[in-house]
Amino acid sequence: MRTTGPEGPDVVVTGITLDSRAVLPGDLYAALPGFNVHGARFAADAVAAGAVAVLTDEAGLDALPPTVPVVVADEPRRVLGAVAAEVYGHPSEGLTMIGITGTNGKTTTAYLVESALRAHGERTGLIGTVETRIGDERIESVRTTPEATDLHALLGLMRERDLDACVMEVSSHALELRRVDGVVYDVALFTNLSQDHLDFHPTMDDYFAAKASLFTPERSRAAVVCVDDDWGRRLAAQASVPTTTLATSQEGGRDADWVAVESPDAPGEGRASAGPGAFSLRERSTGRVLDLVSHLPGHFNVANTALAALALLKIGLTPTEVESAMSVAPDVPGRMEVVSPGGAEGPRCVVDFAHTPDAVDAALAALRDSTAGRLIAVLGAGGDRDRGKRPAMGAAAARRADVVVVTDDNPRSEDPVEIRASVMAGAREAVRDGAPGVATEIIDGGSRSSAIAEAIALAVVDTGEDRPVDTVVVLGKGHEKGQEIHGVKHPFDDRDAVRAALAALTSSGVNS
Ligand SMILES: CC(=O)N[C@H]1[C@@H](OP(=O)(O)OP(=O)(O)OC[C@H]2O[C@@H](n3ccc(=O)[nH]c3=O)[C@H](O)[C@@H]2O)O[C@H](CO)[C@@H](O)[C@@H]1O[C@H](C)C(=O)N[C@@H](C)C(=O)N[C@H](CCC(=O)O)C(=O)O
Ligand SMILES: Nc1ncnc2c1ncn2[C@@H]1O[C@H](COP(=O)(O)OP(=O)(O)OP(=O)(O)O)[C@@H](O)[C@H]1O
Ligand SMILES: N[C@H](CCC[C@H](N)C(=O)O)C(=O)O
Ligand SMILES: [Mg+2]
Repeated sequence: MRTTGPEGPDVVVTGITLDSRAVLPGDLYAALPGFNVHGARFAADAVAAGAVAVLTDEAGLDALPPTVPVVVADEPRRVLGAVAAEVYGHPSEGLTMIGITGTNGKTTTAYLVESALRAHGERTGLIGTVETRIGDERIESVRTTPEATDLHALLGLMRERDLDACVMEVSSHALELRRVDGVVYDVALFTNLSQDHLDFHPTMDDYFAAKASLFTPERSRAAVVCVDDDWGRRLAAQASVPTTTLATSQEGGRDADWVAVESPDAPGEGRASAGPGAFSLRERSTGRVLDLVSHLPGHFNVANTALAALALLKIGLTPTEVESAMSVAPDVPGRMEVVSPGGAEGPRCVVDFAHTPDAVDAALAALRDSTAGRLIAVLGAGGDRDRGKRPAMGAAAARRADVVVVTDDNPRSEDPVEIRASVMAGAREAVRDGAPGVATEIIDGGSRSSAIAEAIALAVVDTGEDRPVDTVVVLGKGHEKGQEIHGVKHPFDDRDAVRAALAALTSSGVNS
């Protein structure tokens, strides 16, 4: 690293950003080499907006205005976290930091930990896919894990407002792009790993390596790893920080430090899927047991809840405090959210954020056993993201649901018809190859609102007063408030679309 630029007195840097459009007077502008463009191209704009210094690499130097001091680094992203932490006074050191990674379950587990910490009387912050919360202030999120510049600024605000702890999701993009540099988590959690993001990580091994980097002394002091899948077992074997393992299945449970066991009087997945359920979390070496409740449906939420409980133990709560703090039901937007409970007036309608093959499987398995009638799934897949997961998501849906209505998710810059075709191809192949019970009806539902309306109409038509109630589950967008089509974000909320479809049917008298 070296500095260059005009001679003169030292400048005082009061903030830092990597986006010229967000520069405030006194900021250092980090002009990063991007995947699309070099940030140095915007350095003049940044300086015009009040940036007092620039951080860049050798390649960026030529495009810089000659008026401000420049710090040159071979790979600016490698130093950005440390610089941002310094600019904002190392705020993470004054907070209990809990970081959560894994393919599915980060958001859910983050809400579970945060809700329990609040119930325990702590002042908390939360950073993740849905929102950033600083105490009671809520800011809608742009991405799951902010860039280091924004992250340290947010943590600075949390310190200023005297919060005790910050619970945050740490995406694989964030680890690969060094967005969480400058933070050492008091405890890092691993939920699971399955296919996603292979547009960004070349292979599953690379994806795993990005996640695994959280479990090193550079990034965390202690870890809790769910070892239900092979990746978790591999991670536990290689993690270089003190690691506690958790299993919720027989297979993983043999050697795990803690095992979550659902109540024997409840019929397995069916019990979990029906709603809140008690389970016990048992430490193998001592036999001590925590009695907990999973407030959210699905066997996978037992794993999320157990992971949250172990995080709380790790940061010093007693078992009794953990049991009490976790007895309060959290509010997790768009994850297995029941929009309409179902009954004589229509189907049960659920909105969930499953957008990977594994999550589609887990969510539908959870709803399967608690559905007396048919399980009707509405799903699509996002554009400009991992293409390989699209047919696999279709196949996962066809294996669990009775009817699959394929629709658009966020097509982004891609052709929605092609994305739907890919999801449908996977679903149809699963039907062709499948065992009895694999969905026989695969429908191209077209646009999202018409697909949701069609699924609900299908269910209502089949649900007479003496017929078992169907479940319609709308997957993939959960809490999202917009749908991105050809680069334009249109207001859209699955929960509103479900309510509108139900209301339209009621007013047209179809279901009376
Ligand atoms: C793959 C990825 O993560 N890319 C991130 C990366 O973009 P990039 O390198 O392509 O940026 P670029 O467009 O080439 O621009 C280069 C630089 O010029 C700057 N710039 C650009 C234009 C301008 O007018 N002024 C300006 O200063 C940009 O801020 C950037 O620093 O740096 C950008 C600046 O911070 C990020 O916005 C961008 O995230 C993109 C938008 C994104 O969609 N990321 C997703 C995939 C993501 O991060 N997802 C994860 C995981 C989600 C999950 O599973 O939960 C997440 O944590 O959200
Ligand atoms: N432990 C789990 N195992 C498998 N599937 C899960 C698990 N937890 C949640 N899911 C499923 O994955 C979906 C996404 O969950 P959640 O939002 O908590 O994960 P995430 O890791 O934050 O995802 P993202 O990276 O997209 O933000 C849920 O809606 C549910 O269908
Ligand atoms: N954080 C995830 C969100 C995906 C949500 C889904 N609705 C989609 O657009 O693919 C991602 O960026 O891959
Ligand atoms: Mg998330």
